[in-house]
Amino acid sequence: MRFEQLWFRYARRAEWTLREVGATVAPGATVVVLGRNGAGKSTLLQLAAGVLRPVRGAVHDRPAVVGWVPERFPADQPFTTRQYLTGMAALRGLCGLPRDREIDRWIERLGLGDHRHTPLHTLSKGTAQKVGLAQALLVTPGLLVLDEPWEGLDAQTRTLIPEIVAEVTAAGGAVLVSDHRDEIAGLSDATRWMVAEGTLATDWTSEDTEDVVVEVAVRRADVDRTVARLRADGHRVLGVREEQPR
Ligand SMILES: Nc1ncnc2c1ncn2[C@@H]1O[C@H](COP(=O)(O)OP(=O)(O)OP(=O)(O)O)[C@@H](O)[C@H]1O
Repeated sequence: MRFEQLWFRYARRAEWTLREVGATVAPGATVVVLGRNGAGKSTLLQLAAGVLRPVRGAVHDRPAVVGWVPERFPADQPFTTRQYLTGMAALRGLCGLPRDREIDRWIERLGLGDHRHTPLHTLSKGTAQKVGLAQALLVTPGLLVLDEPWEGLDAQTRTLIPEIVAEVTAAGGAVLVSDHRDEIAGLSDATRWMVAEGTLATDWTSEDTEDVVVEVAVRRADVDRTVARLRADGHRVLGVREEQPR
């Protein structure tokens, strides 16, 4: 799949969110899209998945089956887990026994067994995320797009993500996954892209991501807010300690 000179903005006179994005994703490749909050990772993934259309440029050779897992599953729908997955399977051309087998396989694998008949809107965020993951995998996708898939997932399901990514790529599918935290360790052989200042760098190397420790003193009243903000910006907070009296 190839991105040719993609430009995107959310409104006619708005600033460009992404400019001149050019890149190629080979079958079987895993690409981790890095960048701080608001950099444009989700926008890029939605352009890749075909959820958004570029204002200029084009996406060429997008695989026919795209599995799209948004950052937040749209749970406000009048279905139970099983009804929803049945509908999504039908949209993907699955029916009869093979459909039921695949649905049951993913329900079991993602630990959704107790939620088969639960209305989507009453699911916890993490459980709803799993339903979002399941629908994208009912048919092995030629392109799997995962937007911050670790958010809200329990530890056991988090460990499943690298496994699932490896299965999709082994079958020749490409995987694009965004990650603003340090969660990518489990993905082997992944290429890293960096979105910053509206542009995409595809030649990001591990040297660029080597960490440096910065010590910062903040007022006691600001600790929680500062820690939350640093995390939101993709930094790892290593600890909080009292300053030693001089
Ligand atoms: N539907 C929308 N309408 C208008 N602006 C939007 C919309 N979605 C995103 N934006 C803006 O586009 C920019 C890029 O957002 P995007 O969600 O792609 O970033 P991101 O890197 O995925 O961030 P995060 O890690 O927080 O998900 C941000 O300034 C955001 O506010």
